[in-house]
Amino acid sequence: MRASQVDFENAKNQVKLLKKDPGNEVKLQLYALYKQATEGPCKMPKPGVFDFVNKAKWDAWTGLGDLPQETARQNYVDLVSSLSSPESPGQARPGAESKQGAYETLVVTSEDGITKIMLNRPAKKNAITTKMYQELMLALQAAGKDDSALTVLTGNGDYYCSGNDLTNFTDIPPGGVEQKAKDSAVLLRDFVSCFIDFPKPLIAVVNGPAVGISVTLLGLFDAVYASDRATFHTPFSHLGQSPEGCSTYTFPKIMGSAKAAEVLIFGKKLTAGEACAQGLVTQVFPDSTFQKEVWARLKAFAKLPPNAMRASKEVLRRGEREQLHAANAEECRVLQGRWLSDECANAVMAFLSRRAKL
Ligand SMILES: CCCC/C=C\CC(=O)SCCNC(=O)CCNC(=O)[C@H](O)C(C)(C)COP(=O)(O)OP(=O)(O)OC[C@H]1O[C@@H](n2cnc3c(N)ncnc32)[C@H](O)[C@@H]1OP(=O)(O)O
Repeated sequence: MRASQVDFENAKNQVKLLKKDPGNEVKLQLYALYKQATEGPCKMPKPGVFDFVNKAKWDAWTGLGDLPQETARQNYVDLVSSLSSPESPGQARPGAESKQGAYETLVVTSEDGITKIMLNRPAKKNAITTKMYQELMLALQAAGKDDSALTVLTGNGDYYCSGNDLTNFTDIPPGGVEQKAKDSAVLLRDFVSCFIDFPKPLIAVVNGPAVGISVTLLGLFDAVYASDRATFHTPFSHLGQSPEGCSTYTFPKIMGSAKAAEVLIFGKKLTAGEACAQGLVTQVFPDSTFQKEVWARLKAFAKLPPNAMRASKEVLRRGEREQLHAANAEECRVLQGRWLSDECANAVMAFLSRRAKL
């Protein structure tokens, strides 16, 4: 899954041939990835606040941070490939099959026996909106049934994922905040269930920092490969919230209860090396060779007999599935109450009014 210069040039030409306007958000991502791939990180001065177009372009480009040029090139090729519709097969990169067209927040591609689901809101550090939760559930359901041997989750840009999008809390339905908390608990429970029940090997390619739910879910993956730039942070208490993603079950099992408490109650941020030493991460790679080394390994895994891998996963996970669903239900019940607390409301308001960051 490494794009050559020729793939990149082809993708550049395919963009000009797209039959359907992909919309402004996607065009900004294409612009940002192209600039990052060809010039590296953005060094341009920030445009004035009323220079809307150039400010939007600058935001998209700087949102990619220090993303390596090679990764930007790959992501550009993947994004163009994902925009190809079945009616215009000539637009697709040879060998890379787009699984979507319909996703707004993800890029999903299949190649070499691997379905790659990439979170695609780099300017927002891949924070998970309600739409993205829904699209991830659809993408996982499809990947569980497709003919690929492995499924990979990764992020576009300099972050793997910054967790739940905190603006989700501002969209209050007519039923008020109680209804919002109830709906969110149902959504979260369904979302986490998709990971508990995922039938084939699921691998996280953690390309940069991970926050909140994107960290807790890692306990449900079969392998976690991380760049040495990645960090792992679950600031639930800081946010007036409590753990989810089955981490109350998986983290004590993985790292022991004392280490799990430091991470889940006190919000200790782990480096990639620490997360690996504690068993949350399978292996850490230098950022400069991360993509190359990880994808070479995944391609080799994908050649193993797929039914044997599914059967091995099933037998490994079967014994704990019931406990995982119970932990998920209990975590969602507790969180529903937390979301209605003043502690949570104050923390979210502080972030939204730009008074607080992690
Ligand atoms: C169904 C509900 C389930 C609930 C389950 C999950 C719980 C969790 O996941 S808790 C974790 C929630 N996440 C956070 O608290 C992270 C908040 N973000 C930050 O602290 C910082 O943005 C971060 C440290 C991640 C990055 O800092 P910087 O490198 O300085 O970048 P910026 O802050 O300038 O971010 C760029 C851009 O992205 C927006 N952003 C980043 N993260 C989030 C987020 N989680 N929610 C919403 N928006 C986010 C940030 O606001 C910036 O936007 P603009 O200002 O418009 O450029």
